[in-house]
Amino acid sequence: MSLTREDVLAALRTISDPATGKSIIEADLVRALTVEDGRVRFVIEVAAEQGKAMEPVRLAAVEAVEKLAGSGNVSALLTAHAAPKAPPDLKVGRHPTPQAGPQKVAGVNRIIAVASGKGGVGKSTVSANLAVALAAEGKRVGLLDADVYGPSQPRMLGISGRPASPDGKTILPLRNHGVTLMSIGLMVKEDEAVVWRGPMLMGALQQMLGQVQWGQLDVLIVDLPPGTGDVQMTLSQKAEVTGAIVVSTPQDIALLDARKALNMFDKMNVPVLGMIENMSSYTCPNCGHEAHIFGHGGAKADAERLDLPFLGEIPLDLDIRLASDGGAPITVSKPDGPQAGAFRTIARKLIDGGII
Ligand SMILES: Nc1ncnc2c1ncn2[C@@H]1O[C@H](COP(=O)(O)OP(=O)(O)OP(=O)(O)O)[C@@H](O)[C@H]1O
Repeated sequence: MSLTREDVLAALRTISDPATGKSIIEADLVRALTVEDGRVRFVIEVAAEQGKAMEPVRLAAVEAVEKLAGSGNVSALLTAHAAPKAPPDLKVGRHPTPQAGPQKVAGVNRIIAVASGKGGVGKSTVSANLAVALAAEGKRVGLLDADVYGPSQPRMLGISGRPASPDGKTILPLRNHGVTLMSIGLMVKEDEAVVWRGPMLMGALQQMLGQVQWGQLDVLIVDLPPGTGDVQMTLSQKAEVTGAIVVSTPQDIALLDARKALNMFDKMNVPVLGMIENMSSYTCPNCGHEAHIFGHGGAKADAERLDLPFLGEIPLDLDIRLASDGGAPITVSKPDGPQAGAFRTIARKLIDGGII
């Protein structure tokens, strides 16, 4: 069984922070945890005045994780921040504030929304891998996880911990694998956003667009919740969206819902940049036979019929799922493999087509 992020977190929960008596996970000291090909890396962030005194904690953390990962497979750095961090006192999920029409997000050249008509078709997997693939092509990429009902990007990109807000107004995003990330999942407890109603969701999205210090970005990819709801509407009302990419699996039912998403963007005057077919084919790892478990080619046929670009196909592949679960998308963990190649081809298509 390969080592998972959860295994590592469980091991780190056994190590306590002397300052608070809590585990170093609960005390929110562990940053940038990645689990990649059995190797584990993370950072322990401590206040400057603790400095060297935390070295025994670092050693204990390495030792605990090495019991799972093996000796020499764990690297942990101690970083000290200069001043004690002001706790972010942002109230995420407030009601939206009035705003005159869609606005540009400071420093962000383009916003591309990744959407799906139906849940579970791999929209978040595609967003994460596309973000990494574009970063590998030299683009400055941000990823906004607006999937308020099931924010999964922190897990997929191997990012944990709460973003800082030194002034209580702006939010500093986190970064891993060359991608700058902000997610509602980093700001609220896991089950909290799920019970929010429309206006609070809209307020949270507005805050993530307006208060996050994205820096200079060539593109901000927005991972939308599935379906055609409030968040999609809010995004197009609050921000100038360059266009949308619709992800679908090849089943008829998923394609039917994908068409609803296409209609929604049409109504909102957001151009659809293209469609991606995920879980398109399955190649048996034993005999190499290619099967089409959910059918094949439906998204391409739909795109042709609707005169939309077809951006590419992603295979159904266990490694793609395992990589995302481990916090290092396949484009990071196996960048030269055929699965990553499928994402890279789409990234290049977007760049060559002048979209990004
Ligand atoms: N091409 C693929 N091959 C194998 N597994 C995949 C693939 N794409 C996605 N998955 C897996 O399918 C599950 C759902 O994917 P993901 O969370 O990306 O979907 P989603 O459309 O964003 O779902 P949600 O409804 O939560 O928004 C995840 O476990 C993911 O790892």
